[in-house]
Amino acid sequence: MTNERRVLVHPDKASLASSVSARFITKMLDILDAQAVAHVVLTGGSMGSAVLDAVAASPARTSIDWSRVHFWWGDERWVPDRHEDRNDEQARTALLDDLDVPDGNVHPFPSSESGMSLDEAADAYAAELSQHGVDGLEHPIFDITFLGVGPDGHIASLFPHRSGIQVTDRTVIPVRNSPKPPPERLSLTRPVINSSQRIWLVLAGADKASALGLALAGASRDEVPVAGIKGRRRTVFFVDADAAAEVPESLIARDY
Ligand SMILES: O=C1O[C@H](COP(=O)(O)O)[C@@H](O)[C@H](O)[C@H]1O
Repeated sequence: MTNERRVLVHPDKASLASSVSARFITKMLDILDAQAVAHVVLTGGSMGSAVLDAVAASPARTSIDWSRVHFWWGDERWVPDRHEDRNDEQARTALLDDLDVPDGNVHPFPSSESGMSLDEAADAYAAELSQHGVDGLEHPIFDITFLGVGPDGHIASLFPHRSGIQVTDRTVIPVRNSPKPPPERLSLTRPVINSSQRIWLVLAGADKASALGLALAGASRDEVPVAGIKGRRRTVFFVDADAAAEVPESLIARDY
């Protein structure tokens, strides 16, 4: 199989979430058969949470030794700890609170209550990534990175026509004046995301169709940031039929 981007279409949001959840559990079993520890990047947003809800609902989740899994986030909103808008809070509520994961394996971004400035918080997360760096990299090699995609084509907190998507000399950036609230955020940068073994983008709804169509038609990453995303081994867009409306038929594989 090549490392070309693939689009896997599901009929609706519910089947999309349960299919991605089943694939995630199966892939984690394979990964943990082959290596001692796995690193996974989680995302916030509607489908990110829906997938984690589906993992939590699956009896098969108990077959995974979660103590060997590290969880990171692709971005975070600069709001207080446990705020419902925090991506880590959404993941804890949906899944992590139910799993036997050591606290040291969960790597949330600092919050606005951390006592740090936004810049200091970006540096602190970069330092935490660096502690788990391998192969001379300042960060782990992520085994699976989940990303949502905004209607404007943003991924993590890398937005269209903003400098963040072009940053290559840092692993983490502070984001100010985000076009989507809240205005202050923290984000992994594109090279860190693209160093992931597998990038799984999960998106649903007609409001995502244009961004997905443009990204696959060769739009620039400045215009549509998701266009600049490609993992080392696999890049899969898991989508529902509505989000796939503008994807060329030749690129589509249907999961039904
Ligand atoms: O703000 C964000 O939005 C995106 C997508 O959210 P969605 O609700 O439109 O699916 C998300 O992937 C990102 O992590 C988040 O911070």
